[in-house]
This record gives sequence, structure tokens and C-alpha cells, in this order.
Amino acid sequence: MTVAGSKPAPPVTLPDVPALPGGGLLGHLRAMAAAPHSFPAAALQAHGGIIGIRIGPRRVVAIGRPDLAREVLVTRADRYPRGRINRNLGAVIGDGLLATEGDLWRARRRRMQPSFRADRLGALAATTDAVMGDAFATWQGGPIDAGEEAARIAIRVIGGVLLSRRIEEGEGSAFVAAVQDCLAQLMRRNWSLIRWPLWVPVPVNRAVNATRRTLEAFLGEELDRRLAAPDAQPDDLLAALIRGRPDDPPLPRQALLNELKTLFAAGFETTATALTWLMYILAHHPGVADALRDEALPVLGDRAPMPADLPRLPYAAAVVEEAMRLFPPVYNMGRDCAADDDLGGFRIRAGTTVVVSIFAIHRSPDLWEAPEQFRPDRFLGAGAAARRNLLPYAWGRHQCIGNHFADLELVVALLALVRRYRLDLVEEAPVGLRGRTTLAPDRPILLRPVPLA
Ligand code: HEM
Repeated sequence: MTVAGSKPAPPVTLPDVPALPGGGLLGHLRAMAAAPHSFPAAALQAHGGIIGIRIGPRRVVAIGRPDLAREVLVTRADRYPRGRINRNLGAVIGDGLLATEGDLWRARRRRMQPSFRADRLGALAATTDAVMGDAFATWQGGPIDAGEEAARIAIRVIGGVLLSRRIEEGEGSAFVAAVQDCLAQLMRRNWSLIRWPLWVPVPVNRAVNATRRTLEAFLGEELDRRLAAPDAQPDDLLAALIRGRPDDPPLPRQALLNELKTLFAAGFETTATALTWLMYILAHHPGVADALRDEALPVLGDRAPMPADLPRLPYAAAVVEEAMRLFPPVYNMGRDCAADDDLGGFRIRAGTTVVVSIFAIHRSPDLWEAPEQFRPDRFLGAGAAARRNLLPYAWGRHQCIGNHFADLELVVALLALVRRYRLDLVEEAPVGLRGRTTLAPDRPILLRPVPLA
């Protein structure tokens, strides 16, 4: 294997990354499982942005500095390929884009990239606006659960754009439960001390296998319909995936299914979580909704934004960015070191898992003024440079392929909401964070939608 950076092996005299004290026999496993977002972030803040954490016998290096994250994700990405954590996703998505590296990943990314270009996302804007209208039609004046609503919206958007399919009520909730359960089980499998092969019928494997079958049954049926009638494809992401670029070889059915599962899982839970937090922010900061309306009205009148409108909606973009700074849906990312390295003056041994804590970087007081506060203005005007420390979609070659997709979906959803409703908090008590598959609220957020006159 070639190793990037053609940097010579680091001198053996380099010190190892300092180890976080404590933990006993299991190391920091319990603390990490209980708070995978804030436990490493607190340790990183106290120890200069790089620290060794022990998960049972395994040593993991956590990093929480943007310069080190850039080295791992961008400048020396070949030395830090995806490893154990992403491979674990492969238990469900096979060789889908999120679980692969190397030539296979490169060919797939090249095949799929054109469909995710910002200027190709007009259908997404229209679908999102229509889905929002459907959601509003079910709001009868009582409180809504922001997380549940956001999940229903996100699953319908991805169903519409990927499959041209309207996901019905019961079907949607069964599917949401399957995807969420599946991701949660994978997360458990990630941090468990023993990772049993999938054929061993321990509870976590049984759950992973069951949800994989649910996903494959639902998406496989749709895929087979398309493969049986190649000339009657609607203009959607699945059609683009099957077609590929003119010089791409056809993809076998299982590979298509793996990419479908990947896009469904990657594109649903992340945007649902981001939208949940945006709804919470609207209710918590009523001035934000006013400012969004003031910006959007002269640009859009009463219509939904299209991709070309986004540059004229900088405040809306800043609200989405600031929400994802404070509540990054993906809060940790893992890479495995392929060859001994020197990172920040410390020796990283080959085989070490390196966890980039997006949460730590996004909340570091060394990088952000009043990091715990929601201040979208920090990304406006002269503050725009602050973006260099923002990585909700990662950096480098594996940067989220759906970043423009998610940004547009969230802006359209946000503006649809503020055009029609004021959202009031039902409970004033503070909402905490729970590091699940994504960074979720620690309790349901109940909101009362009040129609605007
Ligand atoms: C707010 C929403 C989203 C967030 C915060 C997010 C975040 C991320 C992050 C951090 C990664 C890098 C993971 C890693 O390398 O380990 C990633 C990769 C990826 N995301 Fe997203 N994502 C979002 C929405 C979407 C959407 C809407 C889609 C598709 C419809 C999508 C599809 C993917 C795929 C396929 C990859 C793998 C890319 C590659 O390795 O080439 N994501 N995402």
C-alpha cells in the first residue's frame, strides 16, 4: 500500500500521545458510551486538543484541533483511511460510499457526484416545499414533537428525491424506526469490546441483520421495478445512479442496493436531526424567525427558494451553519492510521483509531467567542472567515456528498416554516444533548405551531 505524504517514518523518540488518566479495566468505555460527544470534547479542551482514550484494551487518539483535523482528513488523508468505524457501517450498507476507500470508493464517488451538484437540486427544493405543505396540513393546533415531525419530513424528502416515491404515513414510521434502530445498533457495535462476526447470533447482530433485511426488502423492491423497465425511469437520484456517467460500467444489483441504502441512511437521520434543532432554535429565538422573514420576502415573495436563490439568502445560510456548529449532527468521525506518523509532535502508531471530534472543534472557546451561544451573525460579513473552523460535513475527499442537498433542504424547510408559523416552546425547561447516532436532544421537544395571520 502506498502511503501519502511520503513523509519519512517519525523518529522513535517522539512521545506517545498523553493518555487520559483513569478508567480502570474497561478504560473509558462507559464514559464514552454515555456521552460520546461531550466526554472526548471535555478531555480535549483540558489537554490541548489531542489525547489518548482507552476503550478496553484498545487505544484511541481523539483530536479536537482544526489544524490536526486538517492533517488527518485532508493533507495526509492517505495515511488516515477510513477504518474500523466506517467498516462497521458496512454490516448494513455493504460496499456503499460511506464504508469504502481506495479505487472502489473513487469510482463510486465519481459516478454519483454529478447528481449532487448544487445546480442539479431544483427537484429537491420543490419536493421539500411540497413535503412541508403536507406536514402543515396535519398540524391541527395541538403541540407537535419536533423530532418526530422532522423525521417524517426528512424521510419523505429523501423518498421523493431518490425514488420519486411518496412514503405513506404507516410505511414512513416503520421505515424511520428501522433506519434509526439500525444506526443505533451499529453505534453500539462500534464501541463494544468484542465485535462478533455478523453470523454470530448475539443480540446486537440479530438487530443489525433484521434491520438490514427491512431496508433491503423496501429498497430492493423499488430497485427491481426500475431494473425491469430501464426505459421508463423517472428523473430522480436512483435513475442517475443506475445510469452513471456515459463511460461508467453498469453497476451490479447488489452494488446499486448498497448505494441506495447508503443514501437513505446517510441522508435521512442527519437532516432530520438538523431540522429538529432548527425548529427548536426558531422557538427559542423568535427574533431569528423575524430576521429570516425580512431577508426572504424581497428575494422570494411567497415562493419557495430554488438553488439559485441561496446566494441572496446569506442570513438563512448563516442560521443553518450556526445550528450545525452548535449541534453538529455528525459529532465524531473515525479514521485508522495506516503507517506510523507524527501528529502535532506526537507519535501515532499504525493501526491506531483516530477520532476527530467535530463537537470539540465546534465548541472550543479558543476558536469561537461565546461558543455555547447561538449567534448566526458570526458567519456574516467579516465574520465569514470563521467558516474555516466549521466542519459539519467533514473536510477532504470524504466530505459529505450531500452537503449542498442538506443545506438546500434545510433552508427550504426553514423558510416554509417561518412563512406560515410561529413556533412556541411548550416547556421552557432547558434541552440537553444526547450523543446517539447523531447529536439528538435528550428529551422530546414539544412545540406549538401558531399560524401567522
Ligand atoms: C445535515 C445533514 C448532513 C450531515 C451533517 C452530514 C455529514 C456527513 C459527514 C460528516 C460525512 C463524512 C463521514 C466520514 O467520512 O466518516 C458525510 C459523508 C457522506 N454523506 Fe453526509 N451529511 C448530511 C447529509 C447527507 C445527505 C442529505 C446525503 C445524501 C442524500 C448524504 C450522504 C453522504 C454520503 C454518501 C457520504 C460519504 C461520502 C464519501 O465518503 O465520499 N449526507 N456526511
